[in-house]
Order: sequence, then C-alpha cells, then structure tokens
Amino acid sequence: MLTSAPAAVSPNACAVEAAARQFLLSLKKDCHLLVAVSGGGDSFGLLTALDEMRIASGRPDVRLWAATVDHGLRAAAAEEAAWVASRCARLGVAHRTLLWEGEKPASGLMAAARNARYRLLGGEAERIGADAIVLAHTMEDQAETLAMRRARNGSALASGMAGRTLVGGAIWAVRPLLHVRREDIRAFLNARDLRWIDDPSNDDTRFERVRMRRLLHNRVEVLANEAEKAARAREALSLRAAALFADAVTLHDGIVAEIDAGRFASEHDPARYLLNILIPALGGLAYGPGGAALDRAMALCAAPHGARMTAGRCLFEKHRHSLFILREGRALVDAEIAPGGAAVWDGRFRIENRACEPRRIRAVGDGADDPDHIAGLPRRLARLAGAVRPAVPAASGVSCSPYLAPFDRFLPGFDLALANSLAEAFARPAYPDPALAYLR
Ligand SMILES: Nc1ncnc2c1ncn2[C@@H]1O[C@H](COP(=O)(O)OP(=O)(O)OP(=O)(O)O)[C@@H](O)[C@H]1O
Repeated sequence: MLTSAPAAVSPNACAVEAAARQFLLSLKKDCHLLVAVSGGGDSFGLLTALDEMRIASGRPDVRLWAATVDHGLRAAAAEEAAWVASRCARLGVAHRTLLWEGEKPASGLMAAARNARYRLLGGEAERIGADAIVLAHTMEDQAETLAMRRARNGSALASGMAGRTLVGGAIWAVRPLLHVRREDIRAFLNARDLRWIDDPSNDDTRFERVRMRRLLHNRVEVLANEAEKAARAREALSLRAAALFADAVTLHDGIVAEIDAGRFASEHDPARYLLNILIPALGGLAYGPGGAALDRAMALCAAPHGARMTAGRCLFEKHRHSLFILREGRALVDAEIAPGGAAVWDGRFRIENRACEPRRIRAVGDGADDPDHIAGLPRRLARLAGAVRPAVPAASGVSCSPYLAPFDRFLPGFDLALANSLAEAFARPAYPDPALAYLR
C-alpha cells in the first residue's frame, strides 16, 4: 500500500470545504449518507470534508457511514480497505468493506467491476437505511468523461457525468465534488497532514481514462464548463423527448410502441433521443443502439408502408402513419429462478418466484397467445408480441413486473422526467424524487 503527500499546497484547499458545506446545507433534516471511500485522495478527502463541515456548517444532524468495495482484483485491496476502516474508526464513522464475490468475467472486467461496485453500494445503502450515496468524482473526472464520450460517439451532443444518478431504481448517488479540482482536494488533505492511498491503476495506460487524462493537460476547466452547458442542453432535450412520448407514442400492453411517424420525422432531435431510450426499453438492453442504427430507425419514420428493420433486439415495422417497435423473436434465453428468488428476465421483466420449487421462465413462443389479445394492434404484430412475453402460468407462485433496462440500473438525473413518463406508461411505480429522498 502506498500513501503519499506531495509537497505543493494549493491556495484553493477551501474549495473542498465550500463544496462540502453547500452540499450539506442542501440536505433534508437527519439525512443519512453512505460515503463511497476507496481510500484514494478524492474519496478520503470527501469523507474528511463532510465530517468536518457537518459541525462547522451547523448540520450535526447529518449522519455519515462509509463503505469500501474490495473487488478482489488486487492483492493489496483488502489491506487498503482495512486502512480506510481504521481512518473511519478515528473519525467515529461506521465503515463496512463490501467484497465482490463470485466469478469475474474474462472480458469487460472494468465495466463488470463498476456494476458490481454500484450494486454492492446500493445494497449497503438499503441495509443501513441511507438516504443517498455520496461519490467523490472530481472536475478532472468530469472533463475526462466528456472527452471520452466525445471521442467515442463523435457527438456534439455528448454530455459528461450527471450530478446525481439513481442506482438500482432505488437510491440516488450524488457527486458533490464535480466542480472541485483534484489538486484542491490533495491540498485540503495536506493542510491537515493526512495521507491517502495511490491506486496504481490510476497510472496504468492500458485504461482509456488514464490515456485521456494525460492528453487533457490544462483543458480541464474548459471541458468542465462545456460539460456544464452540455448537461443543461441534455436535460432540456430529455424534457422535449418526454413531451413527445406523451403526445406521439402509444404503448400497447407494455410491449409494443406505436409511434406517430409524422411527428417523429418533424421533431428530429427529441425523437432521436427518445428512440434511443424506447428501443432498449422494449428490447431489454441497458443502452440504445445510437449512431447508424438510430439513423436508420429515424429514416424508417418517412419510409413507405411495409418497410422493416431490426436493431437493438427490436423489430421495426412501418404501417401507413405509424412505426411499430417490439422485441424481436430471437435470442430469448430461458432463466431458472430459485425458490424465493427474483431475477430480471430478458432485460424486460422482473420475475419473482414465491413457490417452493425452482421455476424455469421462457418466452411464450409461437402460436401460444390469442392474436386479438392486444387491442388496437394489427393481428400479425399482436401474435409476434404475444410470443416474446414471458410464459408465467397462473397460480405458479411466479409474479412478473415490467423492468426498464435503460433506467433501472442507472438513471442519470438528466432523464428523470422522461423515465417517469415511461414508468407510468409501462404501469410501474415512479422513480424516487430527489426532493423527497435526500434534499431539503
Ligand atoms: N473500491 C471502491 N470503494 C468505494 N468507493 C469507490 C471505490 N472505487 C471508486 N469508488 C467511488 O467512486 C468514485 C469514483 O471513482 P473512480 O473514478 O475510480 O470510478 P470510475 O469507475 O472512474 O467512475 P464510475 O464509478 O462513475 O464509473 C470514488 O471517488 C469513490 O467515491
């Protein structure tokens, strides 16, 4: 384990105190926070600042917990978590180490580790009854994220990280240091003679983020300002998409979207944004197809009757004035659900098994459903839609509720209104309102 304390002390150490104070003052009374502390300078600085400023800003009612995720990927991780635990004990903050157990994937390890980290933090927040999770992403993280998304998507509409993200449909993860420079956090810790752990992967140029960091040099503030503007533009676009959803989309039985093709063709930007959410919601994937697939789907709005395509596990069909979208009938995988267990099936339905035996969930398949069952749908589409539902026999002890893949794992704050419009149409509860969850 390495700890370090570079000598330079920036005059901006108080930026950390100011951000912590502002955040604390925004919180509801008796707010319970779970601070995600890796032991690095950013998150240890955040915990220290929140602890100190709780008293200094007159918010002793705010209670802090801390958690460290040991991904089980580096030998030193357990020792680092123990170090965080010892620092928390000194501050009088309850701490828990959360271990990522089970098989690790051979590819996509970093994304899987990130998903596991948020799942574990969400579970711990629920266990202790926290009102929000607090993360220590900095201005540098914001600038790197924006630059990486631009490089990947080549889009002028790329945005940075949201100031808050709903995790697992249940708890908001908040980023109060998004406007604070990393060097200021280091200066804050140095001024208190506190040390932290330097994670060696922060210098590992096999990671895109590390390579991007080296390229950015002195563009951090410029990019962070651009991220701020992009966030406002994205939120406005998302609101327009929500209005378009209400006006120009009919959802049949929570399984087929019927789009007013003329409206979509005439409102290109919000329509494209909305399609990139509707497609994964109906296809059961976490992300929309973006790029060329999305352009083809938009072009289909103006195509003649009978035009078809597939993308993002969805079938698209143009009928006179409507574009229909539904899950296509391939790659529907069976799932076995243990007694008393729950799982997400096909990324579209949350299935709970209250029976005493395991239950195997599969798609209804061809020819099993009443083709006229879905009112207002052409018979052939009704039959196709019936076939991609989960087969849930009556009185089997199994219940099934809609799952919105693009939002139920991670919902960026920008999209809250849009997510709630979809939640209502899919007949599922609204997502938690930050104003009720943790804000004053
Ligand atoms: N092992 C960990 N245990 C607890 N919290 C962590 C851990 N790793 C990261 N965090 C939290 O997440 C914040 C961001 O960390 P980091 O920049 O490494 O994550 P990232 O993967 O780049 O971002 P994201 O988690 O949004 O994808 C940290 O400041 C800390 O609050």
